[in-house]
Amino acid sequence: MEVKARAPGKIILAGEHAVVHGSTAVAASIGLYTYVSLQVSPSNENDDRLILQLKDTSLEFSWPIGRIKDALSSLGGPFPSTPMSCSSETFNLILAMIEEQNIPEAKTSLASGVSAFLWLYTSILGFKPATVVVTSDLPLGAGLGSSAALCVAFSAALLACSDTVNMDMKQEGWLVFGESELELLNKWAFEGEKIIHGKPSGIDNTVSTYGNMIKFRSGNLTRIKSSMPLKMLITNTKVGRNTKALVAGVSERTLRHSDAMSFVFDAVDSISKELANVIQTPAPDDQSIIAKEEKLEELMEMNQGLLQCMGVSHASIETVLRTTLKYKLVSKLTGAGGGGCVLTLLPTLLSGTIVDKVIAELESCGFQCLIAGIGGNGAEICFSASS
Ligand SMILES: Nc1ncnc2c1ncn2[C@@H]1O[C@H](COP(=O)(O)OP(=O)(O)O)[C@@H](O)[C@H]1O
Ligand SMILES: C[C@@](O)(CCOP(=O)(O)O)CC(=O)O
Ligand SMILES: [Mg+2]
Repeated sequence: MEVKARAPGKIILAGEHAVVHGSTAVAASIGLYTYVSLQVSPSNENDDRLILQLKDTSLEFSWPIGRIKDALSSLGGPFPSTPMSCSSETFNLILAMIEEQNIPEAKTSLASGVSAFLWLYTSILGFKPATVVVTSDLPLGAGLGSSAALCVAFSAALLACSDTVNMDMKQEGWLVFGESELELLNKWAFEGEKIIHGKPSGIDNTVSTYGNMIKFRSGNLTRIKSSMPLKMLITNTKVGRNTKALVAGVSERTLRHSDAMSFVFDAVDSISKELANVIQTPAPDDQSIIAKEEKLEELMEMNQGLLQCMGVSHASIETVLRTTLKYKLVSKLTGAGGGGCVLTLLPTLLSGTIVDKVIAELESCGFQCLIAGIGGNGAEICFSASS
């Protein structure tokens, strides 16, 4: 039996970074997914292995189950129904198992995702031999939440195979978990994100788990229903960056200028709340949609200014802002910044010709543009007889 899981990426419409410090943020899932396929192997005592294939980066890891047991069996896993944090001692044991696999120098940033995998796997499924394959539609490390989608998809596939979650394996097509299972899955995914991000707010794994659009503050989500069509152009500057380092940078700035930064975070909190209200307020006619779009643009512009204040913008992001402004379009970075992706609001009445022109100009700078559906499904799983 093979179980497949998929989990979407996300955009943050307002509030990234500040949300780590307790402010409100607003995020939506996008129609780009990370897929995990998990096939538990029949036991063959001499050669039981856990194999992880990361297709997007052409990497394969293979550990003898005995090696993993030597390192981690004293923790007493599996404990699928009690999400736990990976201690620093355990993290070091996991890192040693990854280092033995000789990741090429250029791909060492992937070690954090592999660590999250080993922690989630052994905690949820224990020491069963299996093959796990990962593929993704998402660019990695670009602000669209690939780390969270990965952790959510891992947790969904693992929980579906564990004894804790009862799913009807005969049902066909993509299946959604029940509310209590979603909560458990989200908690496990958060533990994985902690390994990758250091200090995540939890917004990325939460929106990837539940899908649609959410308002998020201090671990609590409120589901939001948009009353207007929302179309965003996503521009990937292709400048690589690392969320963990950017989040740590904002925390250091906060230590140096705690009073000033607390005003910045308060301002972001107000912007996110107002943005959520604007999105939800009914818009009975075209005029009111236009008025709402103008408010969203102003709020995005203000949020971008505050992200600059936090030190997470980048020359490539500023180029996108300047380029889109030539067409009277407003943009802000999304995710951790420092490069990565930028959102541009595409008003409903904007002509297709202008969209084509702005995309052509952005792509001539070496950026990559995409328009993804906003607010689709969250985590889903699918069972199939293995070939
Ligand atoms: N499909 C994938 N295959 C391998 N690793 C992945 C994948 N998706 C995410 N990762 C892990 O997540 C990291 C990127 O996370 P992060 O810096 O938070 O950026 P973002 O979440 O915005 O994409 C990668 O370096 C890698 O460790
Ligand atoms: C910067 C932050 O707000 C979002 C990070 O998103 P991403 O990993 O860049 O997709 C961090 C967080 O909320 O955990
Ligand atoms: Mg991330």
